[in-house]
Amino acid sequence: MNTLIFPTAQNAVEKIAQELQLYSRQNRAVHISLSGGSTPKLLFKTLAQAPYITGINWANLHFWWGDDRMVPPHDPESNYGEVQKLLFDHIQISTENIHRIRGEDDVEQELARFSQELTACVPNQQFDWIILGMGTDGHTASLFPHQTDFADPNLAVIAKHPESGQLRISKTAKLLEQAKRITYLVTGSSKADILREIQTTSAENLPYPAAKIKAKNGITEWYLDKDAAKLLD
Ligand SMILES: O=C1O[C@H](COP(=O)(O)O)[C@@H](O)[C@H](O)[C@H]1O
Repeated sequence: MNTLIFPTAQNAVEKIAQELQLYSRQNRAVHISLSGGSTPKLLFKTLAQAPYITGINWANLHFWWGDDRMVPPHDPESNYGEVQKLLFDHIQISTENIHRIRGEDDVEQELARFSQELTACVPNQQFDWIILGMGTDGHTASLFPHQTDFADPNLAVIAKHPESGQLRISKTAKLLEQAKRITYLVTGSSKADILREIQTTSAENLPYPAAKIKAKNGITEWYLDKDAAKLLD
């Protein structure tokens, strides 16, 4: 497990923000996939402030999501809606650079539309950088334990939250694993037990998508704060 442990969650997101700034200075379109849930909100707030708000060349960054819930953008459950509120509303960025999952639309139609957009816009369907989170149940994006097809050849899939039944669209494991780089951003002591399990047990003996999904030909790393990492060797 390739971990980088930061004293605080703020330190971890600052590192991601600095790296986004470096990516944005490459003279090309860079495809970035954001995670949802509660953990990355601190990142979005940080990016909307100095020095990143002006230091990042937003025109070069293309933003996508690992998953989103089938709810409209104003719903607090919308992963896109949170980024819009915390970041996009505060920066100058073209709508062409924002590749959201349209949670307000019919799920089957949106799956087809989103898959087409991935094919058309991302060279070789290979993301430059995919930032993922992990739930306490070991899910990542909306790929949940015991219901993920790791061999699904599609780019995106319809998923159902195992408890609430909420419909979502998620990138597939195969698409995630094609990335040049995957960074799991995991913070807080509620994730400490599962991180220990992932560190001490081989991924094939675990049901957790977050343990299994790795960049096949790239870098996979875990950015943790010290609360999340407190049980690691
Ligand atoms: O459901 C989700 O949760 C995971 C982790 O969320 P967190 O609230 O524990 O940070 C996230 O990676 C995923 O994108 C999201 O849909």
